[in-house]
Amino acid sequence: MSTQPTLRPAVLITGASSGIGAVYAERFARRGHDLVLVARDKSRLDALAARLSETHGVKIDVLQADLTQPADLEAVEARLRSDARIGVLINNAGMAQTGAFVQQGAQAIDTLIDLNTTAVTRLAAAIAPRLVEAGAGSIVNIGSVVGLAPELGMTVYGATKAFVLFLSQGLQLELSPKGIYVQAVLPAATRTEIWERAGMDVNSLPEVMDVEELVDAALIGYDRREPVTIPPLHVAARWDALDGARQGLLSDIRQAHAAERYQAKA
Ligand SMILES: NC(=O)C1=CN([C@@H]2O[C@H](COP(=O)(O)OP(=O)(O)OC[C@H]3O[C@@H](n4cnc5c(N)ncnc54)[C@H](OP(=O)(O)O)[C@@H]3O)[C@@H](O)[C@H]2O)C=CC1
Ligand SMILES: CC(=O)[C@H](N)C(=O)O
Repeated sequence: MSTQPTLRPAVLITGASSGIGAVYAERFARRGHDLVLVARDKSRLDALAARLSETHGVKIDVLQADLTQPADLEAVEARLRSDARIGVLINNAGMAQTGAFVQQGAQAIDTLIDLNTTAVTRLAAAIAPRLVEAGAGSIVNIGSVVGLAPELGMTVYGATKAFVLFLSQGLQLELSPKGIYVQAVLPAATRTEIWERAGMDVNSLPEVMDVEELVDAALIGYDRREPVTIPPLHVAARWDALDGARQGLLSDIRQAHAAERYQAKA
């Protein structure tokens, strides 16, 4: 790829070989953006790249990477730092978990956290300084409604997605004054391979969104420059109330003395 900036920035999408990432790839290609597609399965990425470049006439590079492997993660970071054409990062690659907390082994926990939080943070950190210097660009992080709801019973997965929301909100506060748009997208159950990969039957779920509908809704939020987009949430005021309550805490949580209920009785 050349290093000349273009009107339509190139888009780097992680987890582009299937599901939500593959639909993002198709939608951005349709909008005329060149792409860099990242995932482990090179043959699927190559096939998608060939189809999209043929259909939409855009230039597509494939970067095979296992984002839980340090050398591969560093290669994607290097690309984000050096390729001035990339102005949009879709931080989408992720995996789910099965089983109760007490059944999860150390390796499974490490892999989940490495992919769902460390890679997301490292890739955002790799591109952000260049975007800040350019005064433009976007970072989209795919979270989950599970990150709002420990009741949904996926404790470590949900914790990684709560991290993604917090990271996105923090980046939005830090980077939006410098011209960078940061979006957190929180899907609920969406029909993709993630369920089968995690050993779960998607057909056993009561409400499942179609993946095209999910991405198209997320892109409406993107075009509106929403900081948080929750496609399955019909009553938008519920999110406003939750976030408003959180902001209401801000004036109260920084105090020099413990609250009266924690003062030792004389
Ligand atoms: N589907 C759903 O119900 C929901 C999904 N999400 C989130 O959406 C995102 C996308 O998931 P979805 O499309 O559903 O699932 P898919 O399983 O279809 O896609 C996951 C993508 O991530 C890639 N990936 C997985 N592991 C790695 C790895 N170690 N290194 C690099 N790439 C990897 C996969 O490609 P490859 O195997 O080729 O590496 C694939 O392209 C995830 O972050 C997920 O948590 C959030 C809420 C609900
Ligand atoms: C993909 C999942 O496993 C999860 N339930 C989610 O909705 O994020």
